[in-house]
Amino acid sequence: WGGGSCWVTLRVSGWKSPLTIPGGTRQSPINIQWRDSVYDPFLKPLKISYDPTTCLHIWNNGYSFLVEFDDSTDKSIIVGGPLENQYRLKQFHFHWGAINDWGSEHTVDSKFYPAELHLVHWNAVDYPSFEDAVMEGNGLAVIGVFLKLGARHEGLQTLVDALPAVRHKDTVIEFDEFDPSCLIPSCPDYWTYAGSLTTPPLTESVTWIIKKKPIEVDEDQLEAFRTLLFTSDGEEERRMVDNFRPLQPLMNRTVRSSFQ
Ligand SMILES: NS(=O)(=O)c1c(F)c(F)c(-n2cc(CC3CCCCC3)nn2)c(F)c1F
Ligand SMILES: [Zn+2]
Repeated sequence: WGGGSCWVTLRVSGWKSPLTIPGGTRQSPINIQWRDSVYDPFLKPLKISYDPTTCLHIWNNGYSFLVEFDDSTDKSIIVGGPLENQYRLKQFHFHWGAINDWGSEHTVDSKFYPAELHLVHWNAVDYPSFEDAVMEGNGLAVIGVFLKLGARHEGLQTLVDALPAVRHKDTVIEFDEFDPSCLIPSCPDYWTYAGSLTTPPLTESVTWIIKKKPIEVDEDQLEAFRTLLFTSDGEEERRMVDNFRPLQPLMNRTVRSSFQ
């Protein structure tokens, strides 16, 4: 990442060792200061079309739990918004806190939400594989959705019911016919900015699309996330909580909004 002198140190619980990103100029997550975001009238509506039959399995990778999709065709894609072309859905996962006061990765006007959903897509038009796209500036597009405490979310409950089966790191169960668009607010408003993965390899390859409106989930559903473990079966148990990266400097970036 260039010879920049700026070093960004990763200091979070959950990761095994401190990581610094030499020369990082577009790291994620960031605080979104609503009044500093710039309305861009040329931003298009984001078009989301997922095919539930591409859903494969849920697994606990020791950082989060993720639902992975068959990304060998263009069956589940997003297009429009700030994107130059279509991007294929690869997986979605969440970040959450030990308590409801924090847990999201991005903040809005320095406010944390109790959790944040990330739907990870990759640019299969320009790159042959996800692993290649992860290394390219326009390789990934991640939709971020905030979760707030409120009414029970019926679509999320299908996921919550499966969590006991993936309690330990490296456990996986088959999961099919799930359409993650039920987890995305119908309000079209979003912010967008150029950033990075918030987990290793932290590459600066993500066009972030952060939905303005949160979805509501109830306390039992958030508590279900907190029953997961960072640790494998047989190891001393460590609850999977606070699996979010700390805020990174905005540097020379502008956050654009699709709304006034
Ligand atoms: N929080 S985030 O920024 O939305 C986010 C992402 F965008 C990701 F792409 C991943 N990701 C990591 C890998 C391992 C690959 C292993 C082979 C080399 C490329 C990474 N698969 N997906 C991820 F874990 C994550 F948390
Ligand atoms: Zn994430």
